[in-house]
Amino acid sequence: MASFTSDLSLIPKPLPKTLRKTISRVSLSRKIVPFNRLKPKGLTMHVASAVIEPKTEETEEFLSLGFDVVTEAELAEKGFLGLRKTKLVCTVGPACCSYEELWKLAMGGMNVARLNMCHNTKEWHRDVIRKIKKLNSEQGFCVSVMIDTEGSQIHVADHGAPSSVKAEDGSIWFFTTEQFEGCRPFTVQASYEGFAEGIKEGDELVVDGGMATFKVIERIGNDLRCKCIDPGLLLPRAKLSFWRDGKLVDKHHELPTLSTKFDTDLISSIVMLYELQDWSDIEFGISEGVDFIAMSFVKDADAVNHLKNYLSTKNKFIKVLAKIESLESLHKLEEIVEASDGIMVARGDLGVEIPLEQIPTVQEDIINLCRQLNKPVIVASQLLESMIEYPTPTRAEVADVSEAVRQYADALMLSGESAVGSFGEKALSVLRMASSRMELWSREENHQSSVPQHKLGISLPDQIAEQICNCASQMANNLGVDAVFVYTRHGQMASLLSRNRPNPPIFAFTDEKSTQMALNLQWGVIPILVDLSDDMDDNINKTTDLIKAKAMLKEGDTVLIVSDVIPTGSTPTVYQSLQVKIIS
Ligand SMILES: Nc1ncnc2c1ncn2[C@@H]1O[C@H](COP(=O)(O)OP(=O)(O)O)[C@@H](O)[C@H]1O
Ligand SMILES: C=C(OP(=O)(O)O)C(=O)O
Ligand SMILES: [K+]
Ligand SMILES: [Mg+2]
Repeated sequence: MASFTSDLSLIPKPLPKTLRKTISRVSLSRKIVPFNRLKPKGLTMHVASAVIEPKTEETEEFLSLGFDVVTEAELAEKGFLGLRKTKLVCTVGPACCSYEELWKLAMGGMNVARLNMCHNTKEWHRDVIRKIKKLNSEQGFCVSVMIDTEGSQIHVADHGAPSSVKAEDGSIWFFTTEQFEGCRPFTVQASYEGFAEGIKEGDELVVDGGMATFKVIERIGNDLRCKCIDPGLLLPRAKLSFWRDGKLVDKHHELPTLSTKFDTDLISSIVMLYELQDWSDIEFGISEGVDFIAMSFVKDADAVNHLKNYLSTKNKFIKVLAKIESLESLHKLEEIVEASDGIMVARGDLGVEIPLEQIPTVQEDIINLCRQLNKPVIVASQLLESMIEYPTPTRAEVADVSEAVRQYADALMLSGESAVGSFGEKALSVLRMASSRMELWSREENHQSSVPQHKLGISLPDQIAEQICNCASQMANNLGVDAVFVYTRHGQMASLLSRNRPNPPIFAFTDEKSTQMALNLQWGVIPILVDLSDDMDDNINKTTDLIKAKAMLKEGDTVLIVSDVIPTGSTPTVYQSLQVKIIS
């Protein structure tokens, strides 16, 4: 049986009395260790009292080892097994875009910052990206950057008011494509010219997956006059879907995956080649050196392949994530997962396209498929929605977060909670605490998820790599090693290890910056940038000595070591290896 302790057990003692009080209830309170204190003496600090402190000699020293400050502090605090495995993504918005606010999120465990290109200007996004890069280079963080393309937001509607507006039963509303400033009573602006195309009298217009429902009573050109038949709230920028005879009217297939609204001269040549749009967002991502591009409303593998080909012609190592948020993408799920570098279960729009009660099973199916095919997967939208306004989550929200962790998603994402919410940092700490708790429970109860049966490798070296990682993960659990070290240029073996979700953390040593930033999204992987030589023994000795010198490894600790670095210039015969090292 797992021991039942209060959540306070996750917080190192002793705690100041005042702090104990504040976290006595559900203890989802945040805690922060000053980054330049490498071995905090069991004391944690509240964010409120944390200040940005200048770099010290100590920070310089571990920067050379490529360890990030947050992992280092967490390791000193909780030991190897206590390191959080589930990665955290935060959407950056007006509520968290200053240097100090971003610093707090980074301290709070943000692994990836997401910028939703649907909102705000390029200048605003550029400014945020630069601040994050500055935090990484000057303060020792390792936060990756993801941009999320606008996609075909055909059905966003806005009533113009800053907060929600109630639609009463029987009230008559006008949905128009006419652009106007401010708000007009009973009028909602649709963002897309052809939003009413193909829509007939009697169809149902559903707002935000069921917040409110209208019946179409008349179509006037591009506009619709509707009667509210299920009252509810209309939020600013709400999502619309149309239903006929109990089925979704699928309008996405009429639209390209990426919207064309910018930089026409740049686009025209590329569009002809790839039929892709949203190039302005993509060019922006390339020029700002982002680590991930999340593609909205992906319809099939072609869309992903187009973008990946384009990035490779430009020699850019940006990972392409496909967002699963339409019925069509569910129909082509396997080919999309295979083509992409990772997946986002975008439950916001998905919940508009499929009945809400199907979301939990669809989510689990997507996560399992991603593990089979070895692609990282993010669970996104409404994880802690009530925390946009309130300082504590609902029990149901904590249960939802825990369920995603139990399903072994690689990462959890905050949207409005961090972008516009009043309690972004607190929401992040809820994710952190809930995932640590569920990971501990899964481990203690031995809810080991079995090794994925699906064989990936085709070439012999790939098959060897896969088998080594499967065995290594099992060995790591059976022997109870303290950590797994993997030496990897492109991250392949690190992700094959992660796919097995082993108990100990996976330290991935790489000499490629892009590999380090990409591995930030993978379950249980701590990517570390180091110089790697062709001499593997030398690499192993050098890194273990450095970590030992920092008192992170001690005599008697066992480390399982996996390597896939191909010595340059030599013929690759057997280049993968597996060994267990007992630290002396
Ligand atoms: N860069 C930004 N600038 C302003 N507001 C933002 C930004 N990013 C996100 N938001 C706000 O946070 C909310 C939640 O974010 P997200 O889930 O990414 O977008 P959406 O609700 O459009 O799907 C958005 O509706 C928007 O109000
Ligand atoms: C993450 C999502 O996409 P966006 O926020 O861009 O609508 C979603 O729909 O859940
Ligand atoms: K988007
Ligand atoms: Mg969406």
